[in-house]
Amino acid sequence: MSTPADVAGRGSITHVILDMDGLLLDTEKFYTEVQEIILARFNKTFDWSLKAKMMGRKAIEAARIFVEESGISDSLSAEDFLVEREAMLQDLFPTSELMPGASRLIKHLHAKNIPICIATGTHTRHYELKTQRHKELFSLMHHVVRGDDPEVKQGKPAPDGFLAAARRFKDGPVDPQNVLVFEDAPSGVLAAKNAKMNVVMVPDPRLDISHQDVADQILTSHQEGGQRDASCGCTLLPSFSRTEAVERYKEVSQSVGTHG
Ligand SMILES: O=P(O)(O)OC[C@H](O)CO
Ligand SMILES: [Mg+2]
Repeated sequence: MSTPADVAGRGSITHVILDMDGLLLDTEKFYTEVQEIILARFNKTFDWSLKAKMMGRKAIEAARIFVEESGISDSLSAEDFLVEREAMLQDLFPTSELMPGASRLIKHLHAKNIPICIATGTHTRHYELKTQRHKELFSLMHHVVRGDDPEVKQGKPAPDGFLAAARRFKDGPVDPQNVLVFEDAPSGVLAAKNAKMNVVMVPDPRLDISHQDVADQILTSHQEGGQRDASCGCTLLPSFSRTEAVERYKEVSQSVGTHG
């Protein structure tokens, strides 16, 4: 079993739940790319304030936000947006690559016998496409809770996915206070807090800093010495940062309670 961190007044972190898109897999860029293309048709631009509202959510929930907030709902329904988006995403998802540090994080947790699982808003058919090149690594998960799971009545920021994930561990249900969640999306961080879990946010640096208020701990490229990737122009976390974060999970948990 795990090597729990003793945390005064909070119990111990014994289990870890990982988000997938934008945390383990570099797939958020696909959604961004496709949504930019669709909005360009309406002479509009897709910005990170809209991205922040959509990411992490179930597809139909994100789609409603997209057409309404961008002011195109009279011309394009949420359902038609999903159909149009799907055709492009189907080609992109099989090329999904791991986020920097994701492999080390997963292997580190597995080697330490810390039970790990995924709670993602992604539906099963997309999950299969995104992970098809990474089956060995993803096989280290104890279980995976996807957005179309019958127990996930509401997507993030509702706690359904994280609570279902905590129930399905071998020794489950695991007390939320003993769970550490890793998330990249504002809605996902809120979902973890709504589930009364501890959460480390690994935000894309293009997200507004106001989204960092809710998490118990932030890992940013600034704090962790991130580097600029010339090929995609985005800031990447160095490979050590997530592993180091897990090794510090006692410290992370101790910060819980200071953030309400
Ligand atoms: O970030 P995830 O893994 O919950 O996935 C959510 C959507 O599929 C993409 O925003
Ligand atoms: Mg995510």
